[in-house]
Amino acid sequence: MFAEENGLHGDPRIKAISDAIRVVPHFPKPGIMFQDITTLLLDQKAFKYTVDIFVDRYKEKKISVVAGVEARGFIFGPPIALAIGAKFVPLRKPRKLPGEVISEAYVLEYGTDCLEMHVGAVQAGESVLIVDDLVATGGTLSAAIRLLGKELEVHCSSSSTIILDQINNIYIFEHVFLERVGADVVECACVIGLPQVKGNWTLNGVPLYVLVEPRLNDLGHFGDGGFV
Ligand SMILES: O=P(O)(O)OC[C@H]1O[C@H](OP(=O)(O)OP(=O)(O)O)[C@H](O)[C@@H]1O
Ligand SMILES: Nc1ncnc2[nH]cnc12
Repeated sequence: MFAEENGLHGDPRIKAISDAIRVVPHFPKPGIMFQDITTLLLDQKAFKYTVDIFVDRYKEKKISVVAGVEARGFIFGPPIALAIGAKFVPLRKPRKLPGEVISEAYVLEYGTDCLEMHVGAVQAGESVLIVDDLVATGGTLSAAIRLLGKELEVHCSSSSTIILDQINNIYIFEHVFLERVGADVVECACVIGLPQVKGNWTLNGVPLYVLVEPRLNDLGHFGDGGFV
């Protein structure tokens, strides 16, 4: 949900945050109204308000992991993690992490991308908050949730789990993680969210908390192409 609809209605910090985000039309391609948070980072008050709102929301929730999505989740995630007493775990684009990784692919407007995290960085059962700057289609956050969350079990009996792979091989396991961490993903937190995410405030069953809507251009709309 939007912060304004959840206890922060009329809070001047929300307007300050929104005002500090710069809109760059037609970046990185024609029709995209790019929401540039680098100007928010230049505004010490607005940056602090952003972190403070998230910290107030999550400090009593017993969250032990803040997972930040590359690249801009690396900016907002660490100060939140430090303030709420959680560890910070980077979810990186492919081939950036030096250790053993687990991966999750996701679909972009054109082609696919992938998020990776180090094996062992998060344990099954830990409570995780996922942080990014912006949610557009939700594809990136959904991949992060799949990576960290609990596995999808195809069929369970009392003592085992049966998995069918894509070519119908059958595997029977006592415990299955399917390269999923098995953590409890408590919420996804984003600074900016599309208006159309209103009314659909969960991704893969995980609640989504957003501070501000995207800023409009001078003509009062999001541009022809909207968002990437
Ligand atoms: O909701 P979605 O449609 O998945 O889009 C949101 C994602 O897009 C942006 O990252 P981008 O993919 O541009 O990567 P970058 O931050 O590494 O440039 C943004 O920071 C989110 O991570
Ligand atoms: N319009 C936008 N501005 C900034 N980052 C984005 N990621 C996806 N769409 C975006």
